[in-house]
Amino acid sequence: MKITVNRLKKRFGKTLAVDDLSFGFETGQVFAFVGPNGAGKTTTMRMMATLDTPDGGRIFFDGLDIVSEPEKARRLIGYMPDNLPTHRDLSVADYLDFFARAYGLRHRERSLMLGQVTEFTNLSGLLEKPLRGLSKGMKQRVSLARSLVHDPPLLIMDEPAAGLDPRARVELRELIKAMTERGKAVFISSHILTELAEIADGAVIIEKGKLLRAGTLEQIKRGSDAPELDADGAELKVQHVAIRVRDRVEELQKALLEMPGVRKVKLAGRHVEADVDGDEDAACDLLAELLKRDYRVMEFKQVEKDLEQLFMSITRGEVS
Ligand SMILES: Nc1ncnc2c1ncn2[C@@H]1O[C@H](COP(=O)(O)OP(=O)(O)OP(=O)(O)O)[C@@H](O)[C@H]1O
Repeated sequence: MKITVNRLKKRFGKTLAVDDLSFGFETGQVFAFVGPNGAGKTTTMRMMATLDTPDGGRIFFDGLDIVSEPEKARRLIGYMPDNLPTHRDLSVADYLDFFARAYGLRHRERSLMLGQVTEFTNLSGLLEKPLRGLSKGMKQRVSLARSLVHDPPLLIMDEPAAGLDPRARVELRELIKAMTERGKAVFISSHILTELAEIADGAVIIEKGKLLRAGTLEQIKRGSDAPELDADGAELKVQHVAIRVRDRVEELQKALLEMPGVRKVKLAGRHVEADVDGDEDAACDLLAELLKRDYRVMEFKQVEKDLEQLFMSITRGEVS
């Protein structure tokens, strides 16, 4: 299934919360939805989940216009809001059963689905617990289970990692991976971008309701690194490398700065990073030169911009 958002708009009084937003992705993909606070992420997700009506634009799941046919669309959407279940005295089992009934699942089908979903979200041992007795991470899993009971092809998750401890975050990441392996599309908003970079196939980056970038990570990276051209107008190739030496770090930085074709030398943690003009052979030649000069090299690697760095430079307006 293809999810297509086309020129979406939403206004609250004078605030244009979502301003002409267009992007797309499909089942089998995880797309990260990133932007600073108040950028319009929740508003967009609520419209994609048919909980709010757009003031303009359209949203399609394949050929289905979800604004004009919200009932049909709801079968295809699992929505995990940013707040957690609060029905204090309900047990996990009753809570999930309630939603499975609401989706019209009957008897055997319902118990089969609930069994699968609770096993997938690792809740089988918690079914009799009341919701009020659960930790944040457990509630998060209940919320995920709830959004999966009708087996939707699209899962929309609003800041699911917020407030989770590192272990629960790793578990969440595993669950998201498992969902795409089962052929679902996952659209997930977060501020914790570094973690998403590992599992995301693509991203939609917005600010003040407007689209800054959308596409696969490759497309976004390519789009932000406008190629430099040489004197003949040919594209100049550049390798980004990180080097860790056992000693003589300062000396290395100076030496790099003096080498032709080596630029943007900087210390980043324990690594010296630099841009080397040329193709991968140029990076190999640099390593050979360092060894010739008796640097004790512990690590020499190509680095790629990750989503976090990219997001920071795009939202800071460094990349137009
Ligand atoms: N129901 C509402 N009534 C009035 N203004 C609203 C409403 N919902 C959102 N807004 C405004 O719309 C803008 C976008 O808000 P939204 O919650 O979509 O952002 P967000 O990207 O999800 O932010 P956060 O990361 O802080 O959750 C904000 O300026 C917000 O104040």
